[in-house]
Amino acid sequence: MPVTDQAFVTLATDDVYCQGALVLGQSLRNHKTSRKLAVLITPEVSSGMRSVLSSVFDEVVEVDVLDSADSVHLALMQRPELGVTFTKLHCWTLTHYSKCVFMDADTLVLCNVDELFDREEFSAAPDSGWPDCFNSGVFVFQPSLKTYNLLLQFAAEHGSFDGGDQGLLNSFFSNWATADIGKHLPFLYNLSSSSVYTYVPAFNHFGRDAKVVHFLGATKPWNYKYNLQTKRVMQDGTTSGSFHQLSFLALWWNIYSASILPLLEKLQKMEESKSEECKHAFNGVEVTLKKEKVSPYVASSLQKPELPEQTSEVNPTACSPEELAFKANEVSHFVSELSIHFKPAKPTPEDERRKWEEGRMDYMGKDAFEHIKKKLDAFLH
Ligand SMILES: O=c1ccn([C@@H]2O[C@H](COP(=O)(O)OP(=O)(O)O[C@H]3O[C@H](CO)[C@@H](O)[C@H](O)[C@H]3O)[C@@H](O)[C@H]2O)c(=O)[nH]1
Ligand SMILES: [Mn+2]
Repeated sequence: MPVTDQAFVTLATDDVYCQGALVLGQSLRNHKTSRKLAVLITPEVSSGMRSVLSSVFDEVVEVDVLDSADSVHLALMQRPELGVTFTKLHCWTLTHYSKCVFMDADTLVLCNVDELFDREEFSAAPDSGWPDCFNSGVFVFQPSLKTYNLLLQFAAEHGSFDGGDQGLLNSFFSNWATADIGKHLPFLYNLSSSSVYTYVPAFNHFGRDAKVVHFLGATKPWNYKYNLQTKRVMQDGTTSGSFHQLSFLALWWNIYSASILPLLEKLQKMEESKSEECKHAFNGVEVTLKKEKVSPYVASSLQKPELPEQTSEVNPTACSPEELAFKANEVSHFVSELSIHFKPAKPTPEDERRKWEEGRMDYMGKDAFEHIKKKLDAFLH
C-alpha cells in the first residue's frame, strides 16, 4: 500500500547533482518503495532537467539557496560559504509529510529500504571517518518549521565545524552518539564506497548485506566514463578504485544508461544525426555518446539481459539478476562510451526569461549595462 504522508527526499542544486538525484530516485523506484519521492532544487536547475526530474520524482520542490524569510537571514548573509549547507536544511520545511528519509544525491539503494521509516528523528549511520559523528548523507527526520528555524538560528550562531551540513547537524543533534542506540542506523544503510578499503575483512564479511551505497568524497560516479559494451567504468590516470568500488560504480552507470539516458533523450529528441557524437546539452551538463556501429551479431547479444559480473559479487542476495541486469535498449546498438561533461551550456531563452522574472540578472556578464546599451544602440540606429 502506498504511504502518501512519508517521503524519501534528496537535494540537487545544479544540473550536475541532478544526474545523481535521478539515479537515486530510479533505484528507489526499481526496488518498489511505497513512499513518495521528493527532490529539492534551487533556481539554477534548468527547465529541461526539471521536467526529467518530474518523471522520476513525485515532487520537485524549488527552494532558495539562502532563506530570506526571517531575521536569521541577515546573519547568514555574512557567511556565504554556508549557503549550500543550508539548502539541505530546507528538507525540514516539507511539513506535508509526517516523516522523511533524506538521502544525498550521491547515494544509491541496493534493495528496498522502506523499513527506515520505522525509525524516529534523528536517526543516522556513523561516519566512517569519525564514528562518534553521524554521516549526514542518509538520515531519518520529521519535517517541522520549528526545527527548521531552530536549525537556522543555531547555524547563524555557531556555524558549522566542518563548513558543511554534517558538522552543523552533528552539533545540533549532539546527543546522537550516546542517547539512543535505536537512532544509530547500521552502517549498511550508508556504506561509504571508499571505506571498503579501510576494513576489507569487514566488507568481505558484511558487504553482501549492504543496502545503501554512498559515493562520498570529491570524485562522484558521474566523473567516470562508462563502457556500454563491457558494462564497466573506464579508468584513466586520474581515477582509481578497488574491485568493489568499481562494482558499485558500474551499478550506478547501469541504472543511468538503462533508465535515465532514455529520459534525457526523449526530452532532447535526439535527432538522427550521422555525426560521430551526439550531445545532450543542459545547464552545465553535457552527456556525450560516442557512437560506434555494432555488427548485427553483437547487437543481438547486447539485447540479452545478462548479469554484470562486477555487480553480482557485491550483492548476490539483495537484488535479483533481472534487477541488476543492464537492459539493452536501442541506444546500445550504436553507443560504446558514455560520459557526462561539465561545461556551461547556453541557457535556453525560457531559462533566461525565468531568471529575469525572478530578478536574477547576470549583472557582470551578458546583462551588464554596457551590453544592454549596445543592444539598445543597435536597435535605435
Ligand atoms: O554543489 C552541491 C553540493 C552538494 N549538493 C547536495 O548536497 C549533498 C552533499 O554533498 P556531497 O558532495 O554528497 O558531500 P559528501 O562528499 O557526501 O561529503 C560529506 O560532507 C557533506 C557536507 O557536510 C555532507 O553533506 C555529506 O552528507 C557528507 O557525506 C549532495 O549529495 C547533494 O545532494 C548539491 O546539490 N550541490
Ligand atoms: Mn554525499
